[in-house]
Amino acid sequence: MTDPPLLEVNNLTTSFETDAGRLVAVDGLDVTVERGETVCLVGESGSGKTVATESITRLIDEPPGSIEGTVRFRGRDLGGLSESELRSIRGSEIAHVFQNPQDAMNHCYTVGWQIAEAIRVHEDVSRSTARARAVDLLDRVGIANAAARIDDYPHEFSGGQKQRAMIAMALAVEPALLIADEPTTALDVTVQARILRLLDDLKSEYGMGVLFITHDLGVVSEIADRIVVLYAGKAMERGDPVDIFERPAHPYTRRLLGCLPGVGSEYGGIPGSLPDPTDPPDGCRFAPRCDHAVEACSRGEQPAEIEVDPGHWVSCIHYHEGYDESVLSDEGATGTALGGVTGGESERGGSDD
Ligand SMILES: Nc1ncnc2c1ncn2[C@@H]1O[C@H](COP(=O)(O)OP(=O)(O)OP(=O)(O)O)[C@@H](O)[C@H]1O
Ligand code: NI
Repeated sequence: MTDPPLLEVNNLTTSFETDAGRLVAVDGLDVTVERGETVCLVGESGSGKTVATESITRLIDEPPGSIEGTVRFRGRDLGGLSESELRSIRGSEIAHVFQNPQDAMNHCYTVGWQIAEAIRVHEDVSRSTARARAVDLLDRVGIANAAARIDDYPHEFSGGQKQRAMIAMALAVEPALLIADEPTTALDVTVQARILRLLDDLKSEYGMGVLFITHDLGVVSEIADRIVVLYAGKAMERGDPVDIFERPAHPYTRRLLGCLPGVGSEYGGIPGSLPDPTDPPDGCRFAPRCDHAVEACSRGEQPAEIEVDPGHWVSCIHYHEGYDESVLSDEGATGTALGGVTGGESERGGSDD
């Protein structure tokens, strides 16, 4: 019998009761993460990435939030677990690096004590073993002179060092799944590269799975085994990096990539803004901002996802029967450094008139 996926999220829908009405932050999301796999969630600010990841281990307060759909971890339905069962999974089997990690450390205890405690809560090891592992981890996330820094308090760490200490703490328990929400934002590129390498090592060392959120598409192209493109709470496209960067199918993905002067940049700058999440448009969520929208795009539900290549899925009406995907195919990914599927005749240089 094959093992169930590490993480299997089906039809995840998370909403909030707000003064302006029901706000649907994540709407029918499917995501799977296998052992040893990195899945990246990308999408503009407000598209629901943080809410989606915080819904997985039910970190959203209910009420005002409400989480529907199923989340299976190693085949086990997390929705059916009590708060104490969830708490024992969080921070041991599933570790979470939060988008705003500054607040997540307790300033009354030393950094080393907190990391060692995280280890000892989940594993029966001696104080000295836990401490040695904490030193080793701080070293691996690039804290210089880790053996001495371990007895510092969080306020003695810079913002970037705290961020790295949080990553060390998350990894200390050797989680089967790491959920990392913008974990390397604000770190300098060398430090970031070191952490990405560490995550990669842990994937191969013991098969850690990673669900990773970042605005940096350069990072995505480096670390992702698979990518899910979110827009206004809906998955617009999913595939591997070649699918997404070299033959992006959804107009939204193309816009996201086309905004890039080159890989390594952040996306942003698509004209218009996300729809009001308390009153989303009919049809495709992206239709109001889409250059290719036809009247049918603004009717009914978000188009069903269609598999355009094996494992490459897109939610766009133009790929459905009766519509014309050729309106999309002439664009390619010409705006990106990873592009190169334009396939047209190249112009010969040195033309002289
Ligand atoms: N507790 C909450 N109550 C009401 N609305 C919320 C709550 N948390 C998030 N939202 C709304 O849900 C939507 C998705 O937010 P989310 O933080 O998941 O976006 P994101 O993709 O992580 O953005 P960013 O890239 O800026 O981190 C937004 O419209 C946000 O305002
Ligand atoms: Ni976020």
